[in-house]
Amino acid sequence: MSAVEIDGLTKRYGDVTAVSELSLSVERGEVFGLLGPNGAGKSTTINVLLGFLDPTAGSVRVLGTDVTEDLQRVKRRVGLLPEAFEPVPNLTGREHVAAAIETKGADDDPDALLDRVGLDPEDARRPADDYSTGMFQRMALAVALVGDPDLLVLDEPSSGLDPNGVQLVRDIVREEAERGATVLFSSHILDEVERVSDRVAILRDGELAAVNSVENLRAELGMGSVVSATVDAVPDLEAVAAVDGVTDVTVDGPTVRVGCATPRAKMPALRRLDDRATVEDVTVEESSLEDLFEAYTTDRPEAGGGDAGTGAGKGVAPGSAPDTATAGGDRQ
Ligand SMILES: Nc1ncnc2c1ncn2[C@@H]1O[C@H](COP(=O)(O)OP(=O)(O)OP(=O)(O)O)[C@@H](O)[C@H]1O
Repeated sequence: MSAVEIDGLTKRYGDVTAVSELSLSVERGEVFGLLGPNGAGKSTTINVLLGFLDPTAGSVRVLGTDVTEDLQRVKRRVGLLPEAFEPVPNLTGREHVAAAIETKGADDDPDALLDRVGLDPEDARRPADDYSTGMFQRMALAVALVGDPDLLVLDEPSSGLDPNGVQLVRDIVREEAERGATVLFSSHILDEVERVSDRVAILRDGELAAVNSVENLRAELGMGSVVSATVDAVPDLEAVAAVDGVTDVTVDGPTVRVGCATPRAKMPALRRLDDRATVEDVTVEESSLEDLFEAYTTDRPEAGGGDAGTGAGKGVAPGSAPDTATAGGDRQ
């Protein structure tokens, strides 16, 4: 059984269609990233999942339960870090966490939870309405962790956090997944998503643009990697360019850059180069998730990909290989 099953979900606010015919499932134990630019529909999707909004059409099941049928059952088993957490006036951080423990009927130690999210004990005893954004976010994360939820839903968990806080979120996501929880989170911090997610869904204008592992999405777009090799003398490069999966070969001084659409192309290309010249140094640059994200969320002729190495997006990572020469070894 999936942890989250979204089937044909549409959500409209008056004339605005925030989510359109979205179908998606998140497996149990998965760390799943919901990605998309502002207004793509991430928060709306999360809010429908947790029963804060009714779907206009379609259905949503969370941990096997239809949220429109038994919301309380869902809420008991889900931990949520919402996009906007409203503090209760004058309540301290510790009291917020204690209240969540009581509401859920859990037996957590509030101080242990606050310690886990790195909220200073003195701050925990101050009213939460005086907190900085980062302190507040840590407290909200502690609230989400109450009761060891089966599903942890984190809406932009790193917003307002300093680099230590971002690392903390990453560690907590990993720890929760190791405990067996499913983690669904939305983020703009693409690097964060890439490091912790098993799979990601990319939303664009309320529609699902892609869902896959980051690695497979890269392969789908032909946004593989660039192997840069420094050689003693640049040879004829036609044989390197002919390797299956090599998208282009460029030369910059003593450096030969080979764009590879698939991981499997890297070694054969390098071997062919090494057969023809002495390779003195090698680096490999993977295309960043930024490139990937941009490819799926801005207009391009064939959004959605296709076979590796075909269609729009074919080529090496933007900006990583200057177009100084083409296969054949011409120097400029
Ligand atoms: N209460 C509302 N009333 C009307 N339109 C809304 C409402 N909430 C969201 N929208 C619209 O629905 C669309 C999706 O918004 P949503 O907040 O779900 O996107 P998001 O991907 O979470 O964006 P962000 O990253 O900026 O939080 C946007 O066009 C937004 O303006």
